[in-house]
Amino acid sequence: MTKNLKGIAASDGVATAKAYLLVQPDLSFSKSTIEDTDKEVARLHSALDQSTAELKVIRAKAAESLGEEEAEVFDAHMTMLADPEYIGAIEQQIQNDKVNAETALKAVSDNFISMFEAMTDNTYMQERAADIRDVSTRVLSHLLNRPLPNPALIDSEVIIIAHDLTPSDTAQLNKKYVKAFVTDIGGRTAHSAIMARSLEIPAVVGTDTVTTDVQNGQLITVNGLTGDVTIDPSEDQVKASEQAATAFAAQKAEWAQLKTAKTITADGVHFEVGANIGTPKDMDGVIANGAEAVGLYRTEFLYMDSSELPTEDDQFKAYKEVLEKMDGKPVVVRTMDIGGDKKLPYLPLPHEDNPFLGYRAIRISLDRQDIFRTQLRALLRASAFGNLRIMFPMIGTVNEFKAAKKVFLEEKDKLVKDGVKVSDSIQTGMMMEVPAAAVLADQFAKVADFFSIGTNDLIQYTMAADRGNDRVSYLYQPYNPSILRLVKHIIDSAHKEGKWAGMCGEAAGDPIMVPILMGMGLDEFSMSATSVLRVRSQMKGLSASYLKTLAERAVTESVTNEDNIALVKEFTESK
Ligand SMILES: C=C(OP(=O)(O)O)C(=O)O
Ligand SMILES: [Mg+2]
Repeated sequence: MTKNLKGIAASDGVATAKAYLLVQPDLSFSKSTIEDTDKEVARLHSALDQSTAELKVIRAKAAESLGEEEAEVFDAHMTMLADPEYIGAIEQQIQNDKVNAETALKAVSDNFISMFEAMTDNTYMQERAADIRDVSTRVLSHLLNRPLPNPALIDSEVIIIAHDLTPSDTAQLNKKYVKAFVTDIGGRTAHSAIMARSLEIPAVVGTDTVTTDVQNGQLITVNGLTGDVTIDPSEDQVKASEQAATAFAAQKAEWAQLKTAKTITADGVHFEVGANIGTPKDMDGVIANGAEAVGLYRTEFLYMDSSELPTEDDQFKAYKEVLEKMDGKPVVVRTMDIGGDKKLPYLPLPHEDNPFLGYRAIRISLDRQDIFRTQLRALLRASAFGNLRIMFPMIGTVNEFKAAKKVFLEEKDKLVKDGVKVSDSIQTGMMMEVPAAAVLADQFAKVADFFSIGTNDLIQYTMAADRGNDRVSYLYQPYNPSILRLVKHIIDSAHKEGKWAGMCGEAAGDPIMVPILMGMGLDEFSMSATSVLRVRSQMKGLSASYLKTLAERAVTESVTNEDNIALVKEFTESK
C-alpha cells in the first residue's frame, strides 16, 4: 500500500528505484553449554569459511567500483580470519569451557579488542582492533544465519534505506547504482548529507520511520528537493516523480551555461563563489561546476579514507593535486577536523558524553603536534604549486590561533632552512564556528589573515541544537537574528582590519541566506560544488547595493527566523 513520508530535504535530485535496506540485523544470542565441542568447532569453521568467501567477493567488487586502495581493508579482514592466534583462542575456549561458538567468538574478540585498543601509542595495533570488530560481526552473522547487508555487492539501481549513515558509509556508496538515500535520523548539515551533495546523490534524512516502513525491494520515489518519500507509489506518482526529475535536469542544464562565467551581480559587484571538497576526487565536480575557488578542503576525509595516519608524502600529493587543478585560483585547506561525527578507527579517542564539545579539531592538533606538524609540512611543500590558504578549525581563543600559527611558522622555517621551496604568500586564517570566537571577531581580525564562517557548527553551538538531530532541527535557524548578528560582526570585524571574510558552512549556498550575505558584503561563498551554479544564477539576478538595506533590517528589526524569511521574500520577489 502506498505510504508517503516527509523528511528533511538533504541533497537535491529526484529518483525512483527499489529499496535496499542497509540495516544491521539483530545479532544477539545467548550462551549455551555444548557437549559435542568438536562439532561446535566445525560450525565455527564453516562460519569462518563463509565469511572468507563473502569477503573475497566484496573485495573484488570494492576494487572494481571504489579502487584498489579502498578494497585493501578487506585483505586485512581476511588475514584476521586466518590468524592462528585469534582462531586458536576461540577454538580453545569452545573446547575448554564447553560453550557455543558465538559465546567463545565474542569473548575472545572483546579480549583482543581491548588489548589492542589499550596500545594507544601503536596505530598498527589500534587498526587491528577495528578489524576484529568488523570481522567478528561478520562471523557472528554467519553463525546465527542472519546475513549482514553488503552494500559493496549492490549491482543494480537502488535507493539505500538506513537508520543513519556515517560519513564512511556514505563514502562507500557507488553512484552508479545508488540513486538516492533515505534515513530515519540526521540533519541537513550532518556530514553524510554534505557528502551526498558532493556526490550528487539525492537524499532525504530524518524521516523517523523509513527503516520500519519499507521492505527490501519495494519501489520507492525520493525527492531530495522537497523531502518527500513515497513507498510503493501509484503509477501516477511514479510519473510525477519522473517529471520532477526531468524538470530538475532541465534546470541544471540552464545553470550549466554559467559554468565559465564569473559571479557578477545585476549591479556589477563580484562575489567569489567557491566549492567545498573532502578529497581530491571531488575536484571533478569543482571543475565541472566552474567554482572560482576551493573555499574549504576538509582534510579529515584524507585521514578517514586511510587505514593509518597518512604520511607527509601522501598528504603532499593530495594537496598538490588540488592546488594544481585549481591553476592559481585560491584553495583554502583546513587542517584536520577529527572528532564530533568524524572518527578515525586508528586513533581511538576516549569515550565522551558530548563529543561535539570535546576533544576535536585544533584541540587534537595542538595536543598531538606530531600529527599536526606532519600535515603542516605537507601543506607547506605543496604551497609551491598554487595559491594556498591554510585555515584552522574550531578556534575558540586567540591563544589557540597564535599557538597554531606558531607551529606553522616553525615548520616553515625548518623547510626554508633545508632549502625546500615554500610559497611566501600563504594566508593563515581560521574557521569562525565557535560563538566565543565570533563575539571576539574584532580581536581575532588583528591576528588572522581571513575568516571562514562555519555556520554548520556556529548555529548548533549558538542555538544549542545538535546539527544532526532531526528532533531539534526546528531550532536550527540560520536566519535567526542572533546568528545573523554574529555573522555581520564577523564580516565587519574582518573588513575593519583589511581582511576578507568568507562562509563555508552550508548556509553559504542557501537561497534565503544568499541575499542577506550579499547585503552584508561577505567576500567569499563556499558550498557543495553542486550548488555553485544555482547560486551564481541567483546572484546574477540580484543587486548587491539594494540588499544592504535588507541586511541591515535583518539584524535590527527582525525578531525571529521566520521574520527574516519573509523579509528576504519581500526584497527579492519585488525585484
Ligand atoms: C564548514 C563547517 O565545518 P564542518 O561542517 O566540517 O564542521 C561548519 O562547521 O560550518
Ligand atoms: Mg565545523
